[in-house]
Amino acid sequence: MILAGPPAAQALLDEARTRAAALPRRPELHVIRLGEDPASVSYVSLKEKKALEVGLGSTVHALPSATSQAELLSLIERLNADPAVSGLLVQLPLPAFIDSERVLNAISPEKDVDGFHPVNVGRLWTGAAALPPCTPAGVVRLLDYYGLPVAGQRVVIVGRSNIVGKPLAALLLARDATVTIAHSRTPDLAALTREADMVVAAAGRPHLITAEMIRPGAVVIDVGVNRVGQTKSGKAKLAGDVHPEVAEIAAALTPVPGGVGPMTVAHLIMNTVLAAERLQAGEQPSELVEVELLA
Ligand SMILES: Nc1nc(=O)c2c([nH]1)NC[C@@H]1CN(c3ccc(C(=O)N[C@@H](CCC(=O)O)C(=O)O)cc3)C=[N+]21
Repeated sequence: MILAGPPAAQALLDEARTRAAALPRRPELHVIRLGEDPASVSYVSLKEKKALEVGLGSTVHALPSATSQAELLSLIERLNADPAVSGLLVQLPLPAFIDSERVLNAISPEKDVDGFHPVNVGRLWTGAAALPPCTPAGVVRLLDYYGLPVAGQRVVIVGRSNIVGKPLAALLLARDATVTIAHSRTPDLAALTREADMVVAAAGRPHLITAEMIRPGAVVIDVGVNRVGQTKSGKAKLAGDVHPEVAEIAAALTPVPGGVGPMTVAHLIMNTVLAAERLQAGEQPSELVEVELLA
């Protein structure tokens, strides 16, 4: 089975649209982008397009790559304080002369729709209401959409990043999976992944996961978006972390592109609605506010 992202992403976007429409004021997403890196430009315009599609407001602050850290921090402070702003993110990567950690820590945790702020990371691991990071939360939504069980599954996540591997482990643990985080220094990775009911590839290495690493009938989720050259029309050519031959042996596999990527963007939109619901809670009957780990 091929786990196509777009229909699952559309279901999430439809839910975001309905919940946004029930709010007193339109949720507003603000994205700060520095410079003109083509990948960043294209991701940010995708985010804006999806926000507008479901009736959210969208503002992109496209700043010159030479913007100083002080200017960036003062813009963040202004947007933190602006009650009209529901969700705020700074597109990564930032230029090397900027301290990314300092910038991410400056975003109000209540508006941190990327879920990268240490307060949201802590909330995620303790099981409190959080804005979860979009890719991991999108993966869980994709599994739910296709009716694939999580509870009781032995899951091996290959990759220990702060934006995918580690937070996905927290979400799957909360859903009663037994989770192992493997990485580039794991000895005999293949022996470990062959034991798994589900393998999540999030290492950022093209075609790292091959067929002999997968137990027949396992579920394989490919989070890799590796840019490997260009198509004839000049578009970036993408390769996942999973070798295409895995489709022959797995029970289910996400394609790249068209798998996890669209779920990431859809969950960013959902997080913007979640943030707006909480920020506008004072203006609404309290039963509208849902304090759950995942929507
Ligand atoms: N502050 C911040 N937040 C992010 O969430 C963030 C970021 N910085 N920096 C870059 C990464 C990467 N990322 C992706 C989003 C969508 C797709 C996506 O939709 N991919 C499509 C293909 C898109 C294409 O063709 O390029 C797909 O897989 O089908 C992929 C990757 C978000 N990121």
